[in-house]
Amino acid sequence: MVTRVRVSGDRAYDVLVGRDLAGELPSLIEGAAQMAVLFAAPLREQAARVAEAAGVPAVLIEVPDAERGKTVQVAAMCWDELGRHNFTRTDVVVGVGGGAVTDLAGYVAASWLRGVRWVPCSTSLLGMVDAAVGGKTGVNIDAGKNLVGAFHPPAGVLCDLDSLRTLPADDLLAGLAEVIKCGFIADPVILDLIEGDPAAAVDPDGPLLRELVERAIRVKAEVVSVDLKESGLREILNYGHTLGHAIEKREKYTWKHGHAVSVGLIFAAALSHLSGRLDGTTAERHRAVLEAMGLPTSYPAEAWPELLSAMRVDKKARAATLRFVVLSDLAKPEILTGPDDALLERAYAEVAR
Ligand SMILES: NC(=O)c1ccc[n+]([C@@H]2O[C@H](COP(=O)([O-])OP(=O)(O)OC[C@H]3O[C@@H](n4cnc5c(N)ncnc54)[C@H](O)[C@@H]3O)[C@@H](O)[C@H]2O)c1
Ligand SMILES: O=C(O)C(=O)C[C@@H](O)[C@H](O)[C@H](O)COP(=O)(O)O
Ligand SMILES: [Zn+2]
Repeated sequence: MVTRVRVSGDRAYDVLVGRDLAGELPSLIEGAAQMAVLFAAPLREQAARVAEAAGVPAVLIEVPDAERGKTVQVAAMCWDELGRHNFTRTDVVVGVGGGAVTDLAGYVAASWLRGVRWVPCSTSLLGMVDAAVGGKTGVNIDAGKNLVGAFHPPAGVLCDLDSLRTLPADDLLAGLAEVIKCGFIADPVILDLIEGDPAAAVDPDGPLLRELVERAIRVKAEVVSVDLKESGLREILNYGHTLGHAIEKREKYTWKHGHAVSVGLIFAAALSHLSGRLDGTTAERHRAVLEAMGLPTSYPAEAWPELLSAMRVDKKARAATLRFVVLSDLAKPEILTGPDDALLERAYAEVAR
């Protein structure tokens, strides 16, 4: 059974969730004379299968794995390959992999000839529920996470649940952090389901993980359908990310994104509570559910000055004013603008303990 979640807007597309989805690719690349398939080593076989299923010649481009591939230098290498093969505006870029590869592939597609079609074939949990949906593409630079990129919606998204069987357990958990984020900002049933059966939530063959994937995709699809370019509502998807991205930068992008977001969620919950918005029980629920799943919830105390300075290049900041997504209740996100440093430090104490 294939589930289709519609992302509407100027350039509408479907997110397909199911098993053995390679056969869906030809209809998404109709009219292309060739396609480029970007992938990292762990997905070499899957990339070859996708290339075979497409029905047009494929240029396979292997990129460094994980965040090491999400750089301007790697994007430039991909542009050179597209140039060498005379890629025109009807040709297509496909990313086979987790969020790092699909963010890169989307950015290569957004920038090549000022924008060609692209299709993420998402193979990680985080990619399926988040990175592949919504058209945010980009790369990291030394100054910060995802600071260079473009909004460039895909032609369609393939989420083949069979991929999750080979995904390392730690990466599955990292993806669950974004699913839990969706539970807090929009769909609390997600939290009830995970708390009710934590083991089933990470079983790639069971029905619960599929339900969680579909629920999280629906949360994201509803948001990006009305606010592709993050001029308002879309900011809620950044819950936990202001500190999370600062941690990733401090760790030189060696931490998994979902792990950094997990710590960031604790900070955002503390900020929500200490600023007088969120009740203590709901704030504590963040720690309980993340710890029950084995996700990280703490970070060294001495890192605070560096993290505070890294947060100043967050995309939600306006001039010198920091802005954070906080909650006033379950599924009630709002923006906290310009909290003073003392409040931020008290919230960080909840992470640093
Ligand atoms: N564009 C967006 O809206 C958006 C949203 C959320 C996250 N992101 C980005 O996504 C990235 C994180 O994505 P991620 O968690 O998928 O990490 P990742 O892409 O680094 O993948 C994690 C690891 O799992 C491997 N892997 C992926 N699928 C596999 C499979 N089926 N079998 C075996 N190994 C597999 C990868 O090769 C990698 O080693 C970050 O760069 C983050 O900033 C983007
Ligand atoms: O899609 C969004 O919008 C999000 O904020 C989802 C996040 O989970 C994701 O990590 C995103 O890449 C962060 O975007 P950024 O603009 O803060 O870099
Ligand atoms: Zn994220």
